[in-house]
Amino acid sequence: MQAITAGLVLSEVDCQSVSGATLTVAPGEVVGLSGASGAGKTRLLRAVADLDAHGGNIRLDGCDQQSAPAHAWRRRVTLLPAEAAWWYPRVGDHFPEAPAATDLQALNLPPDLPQWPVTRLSSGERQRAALLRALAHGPDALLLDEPTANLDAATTLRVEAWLLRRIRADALPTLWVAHDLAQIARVASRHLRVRDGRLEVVA
Ligand SMILES: Nc1ncnc2c1ncn2[C@@H]1O[C@H](COP(=O)(O)OP(=O)(O)OP(=O)(O)O)[C@@H](O)[C@H]1O
Repeated sequence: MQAITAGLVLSEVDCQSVSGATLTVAPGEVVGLSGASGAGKTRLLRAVADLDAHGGNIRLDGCDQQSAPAHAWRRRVTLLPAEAAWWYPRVGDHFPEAPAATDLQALNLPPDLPQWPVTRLSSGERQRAALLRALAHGPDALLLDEPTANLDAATTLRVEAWLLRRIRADALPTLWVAHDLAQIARVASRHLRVRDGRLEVVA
């Protein structure tokens, strides 16, 4: 059998809360990940991003995580945590170049957002700005931890549409954690659940 070389491939990954996680996410595919609070979803994403110690094998487009320097892997495999950190005072200083007006508009963010101090951002604005920032750095795979948790229903749908366009255009294999199962049904081609320390197929 020919080895799969494209996409994000997890083989028997063991981390703090999950054992034997095996999964392939194709380029441009979204796999939804659900599970009870504390089940281990974030821990699994952190292992895939090489932020936590773990066992097993993780590859991206044939490149083995263990053979890549951690900082290089994390630049390619971007984890968007539920609460992203901001380290410069101004929003725009976190972007390699000014965000496109069309992206700001698609995310219902103001055109002068780059000039805003980070402290001015509401939690929902902060979450959308973090998404924009994550994509601005040109990742090769995305790990999204409840990316719309702070958003109202209408904005959630806007963000989902924008994210799906970007994921497909850039062929990003994506793991998308959500508690909202209706969201997983909307955005993901497959749905997996973390339960009792294992990854199980829901749909
Ligand atoms: N640094 C840590 N040291 C020890 N245990 C931890 C650490 N961080 C998280 N845990 C524990 O690991 C388990 C899984 O946590 P995780 O954050 O992955 O859950 P989750 O499924 O993402 O939950 P939620 O839906 O509430 O965000 C929890 O019981 C949590 O308390």
